[in-house]
Amino acid sequence: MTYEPVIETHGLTKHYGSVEAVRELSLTVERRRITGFLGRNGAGKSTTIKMLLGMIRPTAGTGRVLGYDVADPAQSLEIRRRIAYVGEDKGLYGYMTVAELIRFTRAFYPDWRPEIEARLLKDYQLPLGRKVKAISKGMRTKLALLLALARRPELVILDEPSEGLDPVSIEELLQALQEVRDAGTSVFFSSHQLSEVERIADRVLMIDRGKLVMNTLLDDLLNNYRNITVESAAQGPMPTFDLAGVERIRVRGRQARVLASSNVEGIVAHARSFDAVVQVTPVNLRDVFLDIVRDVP
Ligand SMILES: Nc1ncnc2c1ncn2[C@@H]1O[C@H](COP(=O)(O)OP(=O)(O)OP(=O)(O)O)[C@@H](O)[C@H]1O
Repeated sequence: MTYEPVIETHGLTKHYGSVEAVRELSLTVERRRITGFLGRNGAGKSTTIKMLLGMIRPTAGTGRVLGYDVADPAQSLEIRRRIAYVGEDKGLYGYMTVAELIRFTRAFYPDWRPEIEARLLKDYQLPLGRKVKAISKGMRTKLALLLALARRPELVILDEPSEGLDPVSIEELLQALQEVRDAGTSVFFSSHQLSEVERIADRVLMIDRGKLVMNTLLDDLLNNYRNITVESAAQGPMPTFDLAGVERIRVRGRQARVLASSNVEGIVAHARSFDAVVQVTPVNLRDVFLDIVRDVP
């Protein structure tokens, strides 16, 4: 199976006046995988997605989605035609009923998957006869998801898709995303919910204050990342950790906490050569996220 990228950016940057919303973002999103785009409120997730869709122009850098240039108006039109997008503004035709809107949308897409439509209609219990403008926010999100997933897009981009959904609906959403991935759709979704990213993502991209701070396969993170706590000997110097595999160090007094992505044995051996007491513990996505984005020394 090939994993050539469906999204590729190099140095993608967006300034709003003096606000650096996205800073030199270079990333790839692989085909047929679920990529979670994680970051705190205001980290730059929506701005990145809007640039990928050609809704706003980058200040600098380049981006390609399905091979099309995001900064070229004609090509970005092709991006929007070929991918499915579920964003903050659901952009639905409010004057139609739910059933009319599904029928209307279905007509545009020869690859429409009636089985997904039927499944999600049943799961989401959408009120077919109600006008779209009269249904709840959560229902509108579900309807937008149904319309996006049933048309079998090559790539679906979702900006915080679980926003406004109840826990049961979130569960159904996560299952639906896994199903479309298994059927060949590439999924790129932003979220600040660690648990949902941890549940379904193959790869995790983490953005903080506009910068990409982590890009790893989730399995790789769980299997290879470790927290290494180093308690330096009372008389001895605190070791320095200019070593391969060190992602982050926090030093407090005589204790250092090292987040390592690889080379754990090398880092431990280095710390022990300073007579330090060393403890190695596994990490989960929450630990890493908090470690990377929290403003503590
Ligand atoms: N149109 C705009 N004009 C000025 N500043 C903006 C604009 N849009 C976003 N920003 C700023 O850019 C930064 C990134 O915002 P963005 O909406 O991309 O973050 P986000 O990660 O999607 O956040 P959230 O999870 O809260 O939706 C924030 O500081 C935000 O205030």
